Amino acid sequence: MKSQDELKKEAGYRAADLVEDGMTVGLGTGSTVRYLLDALGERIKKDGVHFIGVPTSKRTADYGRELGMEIKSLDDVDQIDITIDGADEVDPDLNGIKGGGGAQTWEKLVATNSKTCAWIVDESKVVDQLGKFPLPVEVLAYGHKQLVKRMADLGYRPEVRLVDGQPFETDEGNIIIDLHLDQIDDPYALADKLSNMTGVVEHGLFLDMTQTVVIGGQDGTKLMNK
Ligand SMILES: O=C(CO)[C@H](O)[C@H](O)COP(=O)(O)O
Repeated sequence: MKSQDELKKEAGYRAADLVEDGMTVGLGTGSTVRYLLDALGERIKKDGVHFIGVPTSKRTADYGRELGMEIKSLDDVDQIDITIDGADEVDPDLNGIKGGGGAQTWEKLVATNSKTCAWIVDESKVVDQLGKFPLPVEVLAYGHKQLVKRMADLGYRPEVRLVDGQPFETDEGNIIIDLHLDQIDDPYALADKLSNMTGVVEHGLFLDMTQTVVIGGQDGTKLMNK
């Protein structure tokens, strides 16, 4: 039986084939994406493939540069051909939860400016209904305690994400509130509600944003297409 990490690696390496010479590529964030970056780094060295990488976090930018990639900010490119990113949960409609690594704001910005998107996941992330994975919401630090109270009143079971006892800080200097919802019956209604809450920067519901999911599984790597 392969480990979750091996399945992530297989998905990441398979998705590297989606990148063609000359493309501008949105580069996601997380442990699965790290394997994608490794695979792309190998293609750069072995085949001389050249592409422009648009990172969704400082971590990805740093690692991409280390591997010899040309890295540009979203503001310095005209368009992105494909974005490849990880996900925390994916449902049968290819809607998903992202932000386990706290990078969902840049991830959504890069994704919405891409011609096409692909997610790379191991099979444990494929679910019938979204919501078991706590939904990450990036919020401004100022006033976040009031926001936590409002979210609690709405029954969202919010929890400020901590690292070593201190609030986790995003690349934009914001805070993440994880919502322990267990199940999300209407992701579109919830997305609207969260987007309209003052203080919310971006939530981790990614709806109608990806066309392909590359799934690393025990029986091999499979593709789900919209
Ligand atoms: O959304 C993300 C980061 O904000 C990641 O893509 C998501 O959390 C999956 O991460 P991993 O590949 O490490 O399981």
